[in-house]
Amino acid sequence: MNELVVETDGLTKRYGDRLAVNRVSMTVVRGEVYGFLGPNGAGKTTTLRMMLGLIRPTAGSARILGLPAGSPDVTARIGALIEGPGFYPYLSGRDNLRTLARYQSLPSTEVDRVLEMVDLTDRAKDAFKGYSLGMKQRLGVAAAMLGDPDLLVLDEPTNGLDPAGMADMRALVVSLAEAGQTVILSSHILAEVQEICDRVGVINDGRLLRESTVAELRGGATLRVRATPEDAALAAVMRIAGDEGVRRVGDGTLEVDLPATAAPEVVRQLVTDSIDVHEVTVAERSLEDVFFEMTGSETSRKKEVVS
Ligand SMILES: Nc1ncnc2c1ncn2[C@@H]1O[C@H](COP(=O)(O)OP(=O)(O)OP(=O)(O)O)[C@@H](O)[C@H]1O
Repeated sequence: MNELVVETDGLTKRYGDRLAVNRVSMTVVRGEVYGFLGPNGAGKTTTLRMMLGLIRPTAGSARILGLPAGSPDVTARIGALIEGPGFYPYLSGRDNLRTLARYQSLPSTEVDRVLEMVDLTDRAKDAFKGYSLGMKQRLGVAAAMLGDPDLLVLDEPTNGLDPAGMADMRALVVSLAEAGQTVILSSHILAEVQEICDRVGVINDGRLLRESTVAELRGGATLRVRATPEDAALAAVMRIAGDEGVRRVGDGTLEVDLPATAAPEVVRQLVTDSIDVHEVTVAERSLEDVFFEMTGSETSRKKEVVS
């Protein structure tokens, strides 16, 4: 059975006359990596802060593990990296974690476990201030993983990292997911979400526009057919895909709303009609295309949705 780790119902946060989060109802299932995707200012951090019980909703509710967000039993079962980790600069990575572990009455073996998990064991004796940004973020994830939480919340964990640091962070999230960890990861980077998330919630202007698997969001692939004469090819393909299912996209190519599995049938029809087939390819829509369609491309592009 799919156990709901997070369930929000009409979650809303108003700051003055600004609706930062507007009736967001979302679910996160145990064991999945949930991508919370949206441009800057969309309402991601505000939603996550309400889930963590750090701020109160204006309306609606969030339940974590079946309990109201913010209740002490729940807080202890969530690990979060939100708006950058705070550590003592002169203490080593290990001593920083030991301090946190002591607060939570956890044994030092737990510190070793999480250091190993984020691949920082070799550098654990070094002072935090000497760490690269990527290492600092990984230590933040290690801190969040102390006590083996049911839910790990990562708010823009790759923000500000160089490409190598980003790749390390993605690999870390994938390895945690493989170990069964439930993760919510917010991001404005589409490629990142596409690469590592099972399901995605798309948020813009405080509203959740869609919640679905990455595959569903991208929709079916389309076929691109280049055949001559084009008019005859258009008529032939329309007999399979319907009048609305075929478009001319210029340079003699037709775009057809059919999945890759329909390619042989399309080719057969064209050949039967004595049409010359030059090329049939499968074009998948990227998550990026879908996102721009949903959020209104130009305003989103200006907000630098894509990195
Ligand atoms: N404490 C606050 N007081 C007033 N307005 C706020 C506050 N926190 C957030 N907002 C506003 O609410 C909206 C959503 O902000 P939020 O930080 O949740 O977005 P975000 O999707 O996390 O963006 P980013 O990727 O930039 O962090 C923004 O318009 C922001 O200016």
